[in-house]
Amino acid sequence: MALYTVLTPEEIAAVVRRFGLPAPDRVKPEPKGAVNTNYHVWAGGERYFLRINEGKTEADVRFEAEVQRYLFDARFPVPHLHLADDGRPFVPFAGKPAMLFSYAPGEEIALGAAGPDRCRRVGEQLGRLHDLSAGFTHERANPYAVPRVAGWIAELRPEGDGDADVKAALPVLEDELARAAALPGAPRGLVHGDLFVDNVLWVGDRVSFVLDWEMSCVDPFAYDLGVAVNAWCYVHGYDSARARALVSGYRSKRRLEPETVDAVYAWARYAALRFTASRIHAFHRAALGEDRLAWKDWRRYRDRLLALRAMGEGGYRELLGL
Ligand SMILES: Nc1ncnc2c1ncn2[C@@H]1O[C@H](COP(=O)(O)OP(=O)(O)O)[C@@H](O)[C@H]1O
Ligand SMILES: N[C@@H](CCOP(=O)(O)O)C(=O)O
Repeated sequence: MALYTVLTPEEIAAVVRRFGLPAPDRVKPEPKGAVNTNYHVWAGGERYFLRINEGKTEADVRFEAEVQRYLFDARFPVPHLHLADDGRPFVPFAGKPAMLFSYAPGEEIALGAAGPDRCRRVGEQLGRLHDLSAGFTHERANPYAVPRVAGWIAELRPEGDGDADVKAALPVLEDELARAAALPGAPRGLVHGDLFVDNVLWVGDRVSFVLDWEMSCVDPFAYDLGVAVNAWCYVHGYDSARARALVSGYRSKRRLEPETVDAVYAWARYAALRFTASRIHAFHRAALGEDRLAWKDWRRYRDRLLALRAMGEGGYRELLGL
């Protein structure tokens, strides 16, 4: 589990008091997630989700709060973000911004259960998000753009940080990094940036919530599409029925511009590189032991990268039916 900051019950009570809540009846750490420290909190007859943001600036948190507010007002399925007693969307705790969300009911599904029908629903949400982006006025560059990924890869040279699998993958990572220096420009707007299976909750076959907007930023829509196809449409290999359903769901909510179609293969490769590198980084560099940080297998993203390289742009367009 990711539990970077351990809070006592008294500390949690002090934080939630600033959000106008009484002392919690119950608190439970959330074992999933790799980036932040998260707690489920029951207080005043309601359930909440408390996130202690790790490694974030106030600007990062304020941007995410604007995204949450804009989408909530647009009735996009995001959990409600609560404001503190001073009107800020966070309360500082030990120098880290703590945010309080309403609990989002719904069930996470396994990747294996995310067949074409679910992928279509995910594509609909992504298309709707990108459509709504036209009215969103805040700016944030992608914090996971090429320079950050380049820094992570540099840490692995020349020996893969002592990991033989990483060492063997380094030439491919370096090659992809060099390609990423020339990513194509394409229509941009608000993107989620992390539309993985564990960030979507379901009630029956309907999406109940889209979670975890901390990686949201303004970047090409092609990047978000690439992230989503990588996440939802690869099981033992890429699955064309899933990918086509996702694209068709997207198109039912928003026109897919030709410039995005032209750019999506390159951005999907970048997305696969970025998550391969961030997973290696998280595992190799985290100060936490395995008991407090879930192992997300970076090799599953290396495999996507290799598959994308092997299929080429023509194969990717065929996969997506574009
Ligand atoms: N508002 C919420 N209500 C209920 N569960 C949530 C909420 N936000 C996140 N979660 C749960 O917590 C898990 C970890 O959250 P996540 O945001 O992915 O962690 P991290 O901040 O480390 O990336 C999610 O997979 C989801 O199951
Ligand atoms: N979704 C990414 C990285 C972040 O994971 P999260 O569970 O903390 O949102 C991955 O799976 O690598």
